Amino acid sequence: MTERYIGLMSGTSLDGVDGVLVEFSESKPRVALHRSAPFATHLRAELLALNTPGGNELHRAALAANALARVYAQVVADLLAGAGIEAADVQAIGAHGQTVRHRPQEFGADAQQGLAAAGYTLQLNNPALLAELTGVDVVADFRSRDLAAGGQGAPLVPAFHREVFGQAGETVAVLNIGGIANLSVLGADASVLGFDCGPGNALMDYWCQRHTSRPFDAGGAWAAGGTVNAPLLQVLLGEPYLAKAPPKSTGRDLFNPDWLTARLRPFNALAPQEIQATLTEFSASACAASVASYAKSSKSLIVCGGGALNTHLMQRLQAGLPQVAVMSSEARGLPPLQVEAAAFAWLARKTLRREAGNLASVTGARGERVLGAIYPA
Ligand SMILES: Nc1ncnc2c1ncn2[C@@H]1O[C@H](COP(=O)(O)OP(=O)(O)OP(=O)(O)O)[C@@H](O)[C@H]1O
Ligand SMILES: CC(=O)N[C@H]1[C@@H]2OC[C@@H](O2)[C@@H](O)[C@@H]1O[C@H](C)C(=O)O
Repeated sequence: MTERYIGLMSGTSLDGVDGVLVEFSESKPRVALHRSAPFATHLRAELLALNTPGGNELHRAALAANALARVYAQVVADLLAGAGIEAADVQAIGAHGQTVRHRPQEFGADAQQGLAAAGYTLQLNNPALLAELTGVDVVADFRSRDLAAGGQGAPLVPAFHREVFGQAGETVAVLNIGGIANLSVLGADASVLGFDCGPGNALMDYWCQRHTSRPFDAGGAWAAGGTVNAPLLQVLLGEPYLAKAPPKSTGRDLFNPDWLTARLRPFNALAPQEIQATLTEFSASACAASVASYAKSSKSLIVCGGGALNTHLMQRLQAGLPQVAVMSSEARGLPPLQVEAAAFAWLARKTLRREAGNLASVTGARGERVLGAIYPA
């Protein structure tokens, strides 16, 4: 029997929601339909603002979560209508929520020292409202259990990458370039390594919006017309996070406008376009360095996330990895903007089946755990 799940992902780029309807039968999961919805300008601005401490946060976060659940419900309605099916035809929705804080690093040995030392990860969401609006069971809060077991709570997609992109007897590297970039190394022996490499599009998007009023640099065309500034690139690549050994994960908590502004201070004579070129090179170099260090025997690099649509970024990645065939996940049957959403459909199914969703080898958790919380319709 074919089972259907819906996966909803709104990631650190804060561009909106990607939703997919995924069919599970005997073979690999198959995406039957993809729908997306951008965030209204005020919701995007509020979600972005909630990434940094500010006034009346609890109230604002609750309202933003309600608004987010309504966008999620609209995407679910679009998927059901597009597929010509009913809520009852879908087993569950996996709704990631919107990460507004990710601070796993204080967790662990220091946790005994008091509240301030305990790590956490926070995804805004209102799964109860989503269940109410859609009439479908919702699985949410995927990351907390891994964190509770001593893990980073991220990245979670490497297990799904193994399911859809893994090749017996061959090492395969998969790179997601969203707001933040994360790498999965799928070993020839089915072992999996994975971690966040550093910034993906987040800094590039910020700079592009600020100087061109466009939310992202389409195709990387603006960056491609600029010159990379080598001294600034060195400063950016000097960020200690990049040299840390996995398990590791990061977010806008580190790679944000304040981080960039502090590093740009000595470079105020540079033209905005040179800085965009350098930020693009920074993302490409940080990702290429991760592949070179941790996926040495991989002959191919499958790229997903919106960054795969940035032609210039893809060319710079390829230039940094001459021995590796860099390709979009589209070439392996799954378009780049569908991969993460499909992963959360897959993870929701794991939860309903009481199967572990995390990989301790990736997150550093004490063991594999059933992730998420179920909100029955
Ligand atoms: N045509 C394009 N050219 C260049 N960049 C693009 C294009 N389309 C999308 N992007 C980039 O991809 C981003 C969206 O990517 P995606 O949806 O994978 O991120 P996300 O899921 O929000 O992030 P994360 O994976 O960190 O959670 C946009 O913000 C933009 O930077
Ligand atoms: C805390 C959080 O939301 N992390 C995201 C973010 O976006 C990319 C990278 O940082 C990755 O670690 C993760 O997302 C994907 C879906 C993951 O968990 O694998």
